[in-house]
Amino acid sequence: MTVKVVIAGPRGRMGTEAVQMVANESNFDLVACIDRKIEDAKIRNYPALSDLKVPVFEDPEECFHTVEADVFIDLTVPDACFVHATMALQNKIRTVIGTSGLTNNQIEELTITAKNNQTGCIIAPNFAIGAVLMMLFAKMAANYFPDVEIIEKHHDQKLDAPSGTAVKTLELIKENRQPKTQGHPNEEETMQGARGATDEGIHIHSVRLPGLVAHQEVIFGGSGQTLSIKHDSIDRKSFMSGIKFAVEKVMEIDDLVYGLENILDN
Ligand SMILES: NC(=O)c1ccc[n+]([C@@H]2O[C@H](COP(=O)([O-])OP(=O)(O)OC[C@H]3O[C@@H](n4cnc5c(N)ncnc54)[C@H](O)[C@@H]3O)[C@@H](O)[C@H]2O)c1
Ligand SMILES: O=C(O)C1=N[C@H](C(=O)O)CCC1
Repeated sequence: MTVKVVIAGPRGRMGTEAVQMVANESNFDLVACIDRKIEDAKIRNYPALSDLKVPVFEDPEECFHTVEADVFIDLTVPDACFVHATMALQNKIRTVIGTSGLTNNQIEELTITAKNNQTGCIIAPNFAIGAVLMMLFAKMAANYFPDVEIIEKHHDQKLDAPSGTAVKTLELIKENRQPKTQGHPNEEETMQGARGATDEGIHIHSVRLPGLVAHQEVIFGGSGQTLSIKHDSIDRKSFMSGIKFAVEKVMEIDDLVYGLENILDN
């Protein structure tokens, strides 16, 4: 069976790679793209899109009504993604979300929309298999080490902080970690933000620099020892096998799954 795919954000760093990935897969067929306002002629000036033979829609509703599609992939920005994904699910088009920065409320609403429409949806904070394993190893380590800090590092064009990966890692760690106030009880920041963001006493630090792609280190501390679990994406190609996997998996489910770790084979 050929899976008919729509991609939102085809000119972006991730969208460009995703368009290529879909073009290279014999069982995937790109049938349309969604992009914010831009003339068709201009969009085709983008090298990765010059060979695109598919329509590019500004209006997601028009796209989902006009085009026959099986799977919608969103690689844009959170608010646009929420609108796109809601419309896709309401039109019973299975949805794969790579966009980070959705709020918990938005995720909950999408969960309800997916359920009401019995249409599969996968939200993956990180499509790189190594990053998913890093998160799972961190969850495992949290059984033994309640003291932990997360350092995530991304390119300086990233809009959201902390990263979706860091938020998901925090959630997984909290599932196993015994609540604990970390650090010295009298600890004081003499410069605001020095200790990063905090949730249940766990600190998250976000680094943004040119030259970086996507990196995270989870550091656990115990008596006389530390444990570092680290993952580096040095190329956006690292995300493509995960997107392919999610497109195939979303065809088999009829509700929302948040996190690739929930659908990986053990
Ligand atoms: N899940 C993962 O593994 C993973 C990996 C990398 C990036 N991301 C996330 O994917 C998203 C995109 O990242 P990127 O680096 O490609 O960003 P980018 O800025 O390069 O691309 C975003 C694209 O979205 C488009 N866009 C913005 N507003 C839009 C709208 N209203 N309608 C349609 N299109 C719109 C922009 O034109 C742009 O082309 C981010 O949220 C990022 O955090 C996720
Ligand atoms: O480049 C980005 O932006 C990335 N965002 C994701 C996140 O927020 O966790 C994952 C990797 C790349």
